[in-house]
Amino acid sequence: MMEQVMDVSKLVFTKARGGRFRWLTISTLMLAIGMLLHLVSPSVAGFTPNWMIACYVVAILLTKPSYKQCLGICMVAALMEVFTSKSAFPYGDFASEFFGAYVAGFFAHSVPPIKIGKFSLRPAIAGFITTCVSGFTFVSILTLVMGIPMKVYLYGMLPAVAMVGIGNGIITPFLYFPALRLFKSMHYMAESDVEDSDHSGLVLKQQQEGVISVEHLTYTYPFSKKKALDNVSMAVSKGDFVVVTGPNGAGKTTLLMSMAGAIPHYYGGTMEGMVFTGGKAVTQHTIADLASSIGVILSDYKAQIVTLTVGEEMAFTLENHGFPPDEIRRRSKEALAKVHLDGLEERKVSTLSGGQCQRLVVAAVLAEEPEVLVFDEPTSALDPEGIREFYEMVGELNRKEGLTVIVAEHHLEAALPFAKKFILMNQGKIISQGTPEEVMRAMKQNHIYEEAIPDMYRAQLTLEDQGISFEKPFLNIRDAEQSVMDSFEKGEGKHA
Ligand SMILES: Nc1ncnc2c1ncn2[C@@H]1O[C@H](COP(=O)(O)OP(=O)(O)OP(=O)(O)O)[C@@H](O)[C@H]1O
Repeated sequence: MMEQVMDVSKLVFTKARGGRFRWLTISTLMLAIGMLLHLVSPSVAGFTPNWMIACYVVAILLTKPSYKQCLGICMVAALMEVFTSKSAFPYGDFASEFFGAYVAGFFAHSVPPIKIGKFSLRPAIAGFITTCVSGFTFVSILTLVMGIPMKVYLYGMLPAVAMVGIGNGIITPFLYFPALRLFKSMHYMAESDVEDSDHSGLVLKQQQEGVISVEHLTYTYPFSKKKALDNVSMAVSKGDFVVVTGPNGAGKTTLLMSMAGAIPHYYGGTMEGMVFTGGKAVTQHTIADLASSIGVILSDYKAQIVTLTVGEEMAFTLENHGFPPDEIRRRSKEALAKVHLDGLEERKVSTLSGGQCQRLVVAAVLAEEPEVLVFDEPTSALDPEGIREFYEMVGELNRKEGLTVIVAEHHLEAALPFAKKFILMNQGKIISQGTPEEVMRAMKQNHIYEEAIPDMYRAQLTLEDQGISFEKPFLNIRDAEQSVMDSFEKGEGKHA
């Protein structure tokens, strides 16, 4: 039965950073260290610790990979052992490390860190037991294959396995704690022993209407003490055109990334509250799942291009989703037409202008048919003409295709004719949200990011300070001209 959670504002989700390939990086490093130690290690009283086992135990305890991944790590360890083994039957390592993988995985997943003060005994115990199980398997197979007498097995080999086990029980913590410190300092590890959260068993109910609903979201990046978002709540309705603005470091990108699930899944960190995208709680879905509802175009959009030609770029993601060729052709054609790049399938990406590259990325995202398009500072690398063209294209997608658009933007003037809603952020908080006019007034009143208010509207606010009011806000040049003309016709403007 699923557990019901009514109040998502109290919900906490923690995740170590960049999770997906951390286990691979750390285990590769640990196995390399294990191999070096194995080659140079002297034996003590005839016994050599098994460095490879100690090192894979450390890697598995540190990264908690799935059991399948544990097996992968241990099979690589076994292969390395086979190449360097002096044993009469080195292939026994594949069998012994098979069991070793599951024992180490069991310690990582199911055995709590048994602590004496701040010191965890788990590495020592895991090192000892994994080595004993692996060693027992190895010598048993060796005995069977080589026909070794039972006496030798019982009184020679098994005690030797126990001795190596004890040795590994001693060396494993000596490898584990420095490795933990090292990988923490490289930001590969979470700061504490806090497990990655799992929300799969919860029923999470969206409290606000909207295709995106951010509910009491507080978020801290890994290894940061400062909240990047602080109790942020907002909702985006279908068909909205929302512009998120605010000074550098206000939290705009962080907010956008939380809508796409990159926070918490890619960045890790600690998240309180919840974000619902297309009705899905982001902590319960992968970034790939959420991509069917939301498409993200990064500020460094060129980094999103992975192929050489326009046609290949369009097909790339669709092929990965397993769409048949006909469907890929249909979606590509439609999406390219929407961004006015139709007929350019054969063009090399390197021959496209900056603006065209951006359109290509938008088309590739559109081909996945999301409901929401998110742009992080899309105009930062464009010239004024490029900025105008960009907003005309996005305005058309919003108006004609009914796409919901969310843009993090510093250039408010260009976005103003299209935006239905503005959101002002500062220091991780939403300071004001509403119509562009309401928000720009709040910017002036609170002296937050005043310099971003378009000159035209700033002129209106200055004139209002002088006691002159206007019928229509100066949101575009035509309205401004009309308002001024009306004021002249009525005298020198309406005095407040
Ligand atoms: N990967 C990260 N790790 C730690 N802190 C981060 C990370 N990315 C951003 N921050 C911090 O989070 C806060 C919000 O940053 P964010 O990039 O969301 O702001 P922004 O409003 O998009 O700024 P800009 O307009 O400069 O892009 C800042 O204090 C920033 O230093």
